[in-house]
Amino acid sequence: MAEVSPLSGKTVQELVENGIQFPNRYSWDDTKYGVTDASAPFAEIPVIDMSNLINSSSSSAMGEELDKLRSGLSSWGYFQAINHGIENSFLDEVREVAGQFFHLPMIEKQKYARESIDQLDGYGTDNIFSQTLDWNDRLFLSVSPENDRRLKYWPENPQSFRRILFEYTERIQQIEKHLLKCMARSLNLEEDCFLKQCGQLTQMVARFNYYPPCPRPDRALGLKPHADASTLTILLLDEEVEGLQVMKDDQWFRVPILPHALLVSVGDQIEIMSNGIFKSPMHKALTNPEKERKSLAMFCAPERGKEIEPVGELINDKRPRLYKAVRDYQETYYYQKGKKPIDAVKI
Ligand SMILES: O=C(O)CCC(=O)C(=O)O
Ligand SMILES: [Fe+2]
Repeated sequence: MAEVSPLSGKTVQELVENGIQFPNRYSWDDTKYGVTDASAPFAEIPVIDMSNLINSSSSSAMGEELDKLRSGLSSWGYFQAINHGIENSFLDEVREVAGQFFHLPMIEKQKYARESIDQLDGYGTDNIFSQTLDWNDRLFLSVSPENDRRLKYWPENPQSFRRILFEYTERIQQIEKHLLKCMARSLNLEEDCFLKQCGQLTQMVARFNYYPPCPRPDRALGLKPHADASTLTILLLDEEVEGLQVMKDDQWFRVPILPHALLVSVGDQIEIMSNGIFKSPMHKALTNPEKERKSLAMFCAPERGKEIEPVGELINDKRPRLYKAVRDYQETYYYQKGKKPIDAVKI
């Protein structure tokens, strides 16, 4: 039998627009992923005022904020950043162009379609060979380093899309650098220790997620449970529609919406560098029966080829070294047979 191109499946949006009956390949038949728990309790994720981390006008305010940061990242693996320096109006513009892109006619969006399974960039959906599919379409764009940008996948419609993504990338990179320093300081480490491991030409990928309304939110997941392979992920959530859930102590919690906050999460590579003190959380996205939902994840990663490993000062008799040294983690390690990628680098 001729092989079907893995990229030829319909997007979720097309299924919805064509009124197709809910396909089985999106259905989780068991409840192991807790598909139906839209009423899970709220996660008490700390809210960090980044202005207290920038101006050292009051060192006690800074100390308190760093304590909150450390405790948030070592328990939930998440925090909400407010006063992060990006204007609300600019965040609204980012959300606006993302929404405009996903609302273009399919033929227009297909101009930016992902072309091969070997590369991530472009507009697309889950391929038809994976087991149960995610109720999600996305636009993946490598944004950094500049040489990695494949502009042919960057929408020119809406017209301001590229300009806004260039600027958003720069702003997020500044926040990333600053946060990596603060995270090191919160552990009483030299502030550049994570940054040095990440190198100069750090990588960043933007993933615009679009979750159309779903007729079976009790059966489908927008994104199946996973931990991010990044160093940090900086998320701009939908300002109205909830859906993200995070796992803590084997229980799922809903992530509340703070409209102009950035949700920052630990990825596997910071878990490795912090020798397991900061936790890369399992998370998943639910679907909604009536409303579409959008989010934008900016995944940060070290320079290509750069080796990372647990920081020496965080290894001692009480806390032995937990992870091997790795390079290009996000390209090398995948979920395999239900095993988390980070398990493959545990000692
Ligand atoms: O849509 C969300 O809230 C989560 C997105 C996410 O986890 C991802 O893109 O890896
Ligand atoms: Fe994620």
